[in-house]
Amino acid sequence: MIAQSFLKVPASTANLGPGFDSIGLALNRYLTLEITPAEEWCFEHLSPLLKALPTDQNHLIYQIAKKTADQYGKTLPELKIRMESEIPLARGLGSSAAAIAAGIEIADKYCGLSLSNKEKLQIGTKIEGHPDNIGASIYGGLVIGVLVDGKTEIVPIKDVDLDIVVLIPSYELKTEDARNVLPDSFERKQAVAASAISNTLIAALLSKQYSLAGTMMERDLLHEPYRIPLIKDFGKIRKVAKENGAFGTAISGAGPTVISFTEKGMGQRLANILQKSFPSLQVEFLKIDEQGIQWEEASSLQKMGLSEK
Ligand SMILES: Nc1ncnc2c1ncn2[C@@H]1O[C@H](COP(=O)(O)OP(=O)(O)OP(=O)(O)O)[C@@H](O)[C@H]1O
Ligand SMILES: N[C@@H](CCO)C(=O)O
Repeated sequence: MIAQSFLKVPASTANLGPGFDSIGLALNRYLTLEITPAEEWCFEHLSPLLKALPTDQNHLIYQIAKKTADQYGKTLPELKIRMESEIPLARGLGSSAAAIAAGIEIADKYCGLSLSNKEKLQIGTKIEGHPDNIGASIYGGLVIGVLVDGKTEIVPIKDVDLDIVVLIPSYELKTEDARNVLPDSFERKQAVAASAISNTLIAALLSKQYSLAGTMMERDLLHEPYRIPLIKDFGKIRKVAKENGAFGTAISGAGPTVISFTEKGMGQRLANILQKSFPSLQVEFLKIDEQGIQWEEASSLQKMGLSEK
């Protein structure tokens, strides 16, 4: 039996505007877990933002770990999980995908499954319904992917040179609620334009034409037009960000967090300006996480915010 272990999972932002359900980017805010063999499954939440979560087998992480173990005909051992998180729940920063990635990873390690990243992604994408957040949490960096005919494909990209600023409101917006406002179908003209905009966004990101990428980021036709009314001050934030050097601003995932991309080295400046302009929002300067989900050494416990008991 594996003794104690430590797991660190990055947050993520999805869509980047027009890459609906397809593009994800890992961010340097983390869910961290201390996992110890125990008499029975239980969870201890160290961060106030996790306090409302269940502490027993109703916990999402247990359910995903169990489902993954069952899928491979293995018995999941009893574990105690102490957890801390910098990823606010239901804000569009991939908290559920990080938890799902953690559940799959725990089953992989403690049931000796030896799954590849592609296999973990396939399991996670089937649960999430799209590979954007889960792909970013597993691989790190930028990911572009698709779930089609039950199969997930993903392309991880590592060299995106951008600073990121997020504006996090105090209210939650459940992904399910933000998906319920979307239309069931689109006219051909709109679908063709949306696809062209998304293709151009990707080409611009890959060729480091960040100004063009920012312009495309603000032209989504698939979800933002329907979700913007759910997000207070979205138009004002986009305008102030643009006036102060942002390449582009979009809804992060399903919202309500708003995300701006700016030139490397300019993130803190933009964050300071946006914080002054929107004092009711929590404005943070973030960077891209390039590692994805990682098992950590015990010596990094303090760094992870977990301390031994
Ligand atoms: N660390 C966690 N442990 C257990 N459950 C979690 C954890 N993080 C999130 N969840 C569950 O996921 C829910 C939030 O999922 P939801 O998809 O609505 O938002 P999100 O993943 O934060 O946002 P988005 O998918 O737009 O990035 C929480 O209300 C909670 O039930
Ligand atoms: N692509 C997803 C991300 C949130 O899970 C959405 O926008 O609904």
